[in-house]
Amino acid sequence: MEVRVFDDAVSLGRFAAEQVLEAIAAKPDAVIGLATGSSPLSLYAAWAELARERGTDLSAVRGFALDEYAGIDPAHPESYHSVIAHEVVAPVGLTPEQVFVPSAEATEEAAEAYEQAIAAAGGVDVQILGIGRNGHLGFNEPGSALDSRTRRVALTAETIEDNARFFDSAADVPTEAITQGLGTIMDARKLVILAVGEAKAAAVAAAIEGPVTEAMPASIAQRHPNVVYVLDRAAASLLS
Ligand SMILES: O=P(O)(O)OC[C@H]1O[C@](O)(CO)[C@@H](O)[C@@H]1O
Repeated sequence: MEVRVFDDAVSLGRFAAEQVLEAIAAKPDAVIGLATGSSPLSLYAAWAELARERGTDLSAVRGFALDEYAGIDPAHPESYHSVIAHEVVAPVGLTPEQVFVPSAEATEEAAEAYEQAIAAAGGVDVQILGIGRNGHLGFNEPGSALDSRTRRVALTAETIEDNARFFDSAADVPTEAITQGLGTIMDARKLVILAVGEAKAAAVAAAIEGPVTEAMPASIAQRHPNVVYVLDRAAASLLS
């Protein structure tokens, strides 16, 4: 496992974006796993800028989002369908057809179809991940099976509270989601895990230095052969 610590969001984002661009340079039809939330925003900004500067051809790239709220209208501005469209597809310069997001219907059939779509694309080459304050990856909350696959899940009170900032109130945050499982995430060839800010420091330290346990979902990444943590100083502050 590699752990890189940066002083500012711009250098952090550029380093993380280079992981994605390297994969695309090696394989123009690379499959990139896309996370939502605040953590990867500097990566997406740098990806857009560097690809433009270098004239990188992104036309064959495919993207798969990690998760979506269950029951949300995909047209809702805070659905991950909308967030991926506004924060990734448009700025990076992909087309909507290149990017897949799990169905908000969150049925067993939708979950199975999503697993099949990832497999049919050849699997994920680089999976971008944020980490929740409680150590979640995607919406795999503490207690998720370490070999779980794409499925419908309940969100914890902590995650609902954290994501309330995107909605009018905590009561408006959907209480369930569909998420790639930890097993699905672990199938990616490379994991790039971003964390920014002091609020993530405890989860980062436990995930990197603690035991591999369902109580800390991100700890499963210790078993991945190709993982890089991309942190700012605050998120890295509790690492020994
Ligand atoms: O980056 P944030 O906004 O702190 O969120 C952490 C993680 O939680 C999620 O929002 C839940 O899916 C992820 O998308 C994100 O990577």
